[in-house]
Amino acid sequence: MLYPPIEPFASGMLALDGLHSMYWEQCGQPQGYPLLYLHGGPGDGCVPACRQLFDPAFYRAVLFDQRGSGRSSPRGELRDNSTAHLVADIERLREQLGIERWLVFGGSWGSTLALAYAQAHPERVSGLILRGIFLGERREIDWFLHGMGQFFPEEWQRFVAPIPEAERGDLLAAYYRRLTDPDPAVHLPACRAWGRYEGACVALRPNADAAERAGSEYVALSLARLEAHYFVNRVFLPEGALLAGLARIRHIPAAIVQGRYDVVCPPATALRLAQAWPQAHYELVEAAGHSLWEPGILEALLRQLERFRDA
Ligand SMILES: CNCC(=O)c1nnc(C(C)(C)C)o1
Repeated sequence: MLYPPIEPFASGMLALDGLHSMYWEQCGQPQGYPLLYLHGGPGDGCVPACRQLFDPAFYRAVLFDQRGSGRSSPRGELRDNSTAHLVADIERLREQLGIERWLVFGGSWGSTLALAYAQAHPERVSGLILRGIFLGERREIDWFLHGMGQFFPEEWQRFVAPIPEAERGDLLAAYYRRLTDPDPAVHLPACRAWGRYEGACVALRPNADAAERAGSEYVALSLARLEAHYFVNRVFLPEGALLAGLARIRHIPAAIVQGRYDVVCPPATALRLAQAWPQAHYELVEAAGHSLWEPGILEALLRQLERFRDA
């Protein structure tokens, strides 16, 4: 069960550099157990419901919108936006809030960023709860552009429809040109088509709201532009870097929660991570897709949060 809706006890905007400012908030116990929530995408941003994952009597939950996402500004901004920037932003926020170490909770792209952050600053991470694993490797990006459409062919047809046949040999490049076009009449329809495609694929049970939200102008502007930007740049990591870096975090208590029917981030990736990291708890949720809000996924994540709370 989710905890009741809750308002932050503190929030603010943190100026990161001359261009980006980041929205952050804290919920629960000011002296509680520090926890960091990392949203997906990249570019998704946090929603208030994310706050309800964390026991407000125990956790000091810190949530923030990654640069270019959600309430951070400027939304959809690709300049000075890379994995290294986001890792540095997390450290900046940790220092600003006076937190020594924290439990890091991330799904999908949030799992990618959680692994990158933990491998860069293992001494700052007291635990990891990861969901819907995305390692940012070439095969996963190819899957996003072509594999997902095998399960949602009608959505994939809608996704490719705006792209002329002659450009369909490289869908990522074709979309990237349109997503980064300065004319809103060009980039906004491309953003919405990309967001809707992804949103339509996140749930095992039909979830029109997810497609609607991800395809909305507000979310899609940052989600589509940032995802395409990170995909074109191979998430700014060498191929295989996060698996190669496991030696730095093997000792950190960790849980991996994965949906069997996750069409966005298929379980093959989660299994590669789990087999390379046998110390981590691995839980495959049979009747679930990608979204953290799927019943089986949510239940498993809440159980892992209780496990860390009661440890
Ligand atoms: C590779 N990006 C996958 C990701 O982080 C993600 N999956 N679903 C989402 C939305 C909920 C924003 C559609 O984000």
